[in-house]
Amino acid sequence: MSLATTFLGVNFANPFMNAAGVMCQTENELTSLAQSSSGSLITKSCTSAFREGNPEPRYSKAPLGSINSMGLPNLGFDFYFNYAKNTFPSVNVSNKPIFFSISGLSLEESTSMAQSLCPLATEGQVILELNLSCPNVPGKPQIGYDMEDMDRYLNAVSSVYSMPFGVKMPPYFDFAHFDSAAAVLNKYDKVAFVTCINSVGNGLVIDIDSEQTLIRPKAGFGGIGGSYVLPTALANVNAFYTRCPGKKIIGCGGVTSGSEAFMHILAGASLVQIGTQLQEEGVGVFDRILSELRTLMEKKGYTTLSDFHGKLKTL
Ligand SMILES: C=Cc1c(C(=O)O)[nH]c(=O)[nH]c1=O
Repeated sequence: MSLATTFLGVNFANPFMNAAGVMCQTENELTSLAQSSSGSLITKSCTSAFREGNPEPRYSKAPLGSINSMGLPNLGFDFYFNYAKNTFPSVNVSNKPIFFSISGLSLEESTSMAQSLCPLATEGQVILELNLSCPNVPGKPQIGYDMEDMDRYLNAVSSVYSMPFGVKMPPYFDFAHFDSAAAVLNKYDKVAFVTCINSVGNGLVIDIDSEQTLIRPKAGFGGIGGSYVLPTALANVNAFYTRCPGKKIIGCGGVTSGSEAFMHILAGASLVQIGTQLQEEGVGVFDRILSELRTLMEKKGYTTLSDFHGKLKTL
């Protein structure tokens, strides 16, 4: 039995990693992930400069998951670049790969960061995940919901970034949108993977006792994660798996146990990101879900991920 996999020509001990934004903002958090049982990790989406983010409380656990309106708080591009280049190699005891997430507030900012990151990628030290789906920066719509904007971003980044990279997508809810988003992604051979999904934007969770919202920013509106989003995450994984045959899919959304991880892989995910459950349980979640997935595979007679990857059956 092996959970090892190869992704973009890189070896992974297992398919699990954190979702960008979860437990990956500071050096301590990143090193805790580096030394966890995850197969890889990803940095908090960054902007060129340090960002404070939205006022607290901006994250809350909810009955079936979580809500967040963090507002893209991060330590700035240079911090994560230096961490990936200098610090990470010294703490990366299991030689796991690291992904680097960027989320500029403009096309120019994202393009500039991608250009600056490129040398680290050509040295094989990072894999870029371009975030086109942050739902929580006031006044900034999710780029992934504007197909022409997304095309412009991918064209600009592809023109300065010489390595394969991936895109963090918002959830879509309509076949016409799956088709149009996939058509844009398929224009770019350098887009080697698609991560589905980011949080389901602008949900509202209410506390019935206090009759209040759970978070402060945006009158309580925030990105929804956790079990609430599993069916939508699986649908987006499978929709882009079938529409982008030349690209890999990373699944994200609603993974709380080995069962949901199995579903994501069956739907077409090559790697699986864990967000809300990691936030709530800590890095021990990787040990638990690895064990649960092994048990499930054993019960079904599978010995490798490729035995069931992408093999979802329809009726
Ligand atoms: C990068 C900002 C994001 C944020 C955030 O920093 O508010 N929250 C999410 O659920 N997804 C994001 O992509």
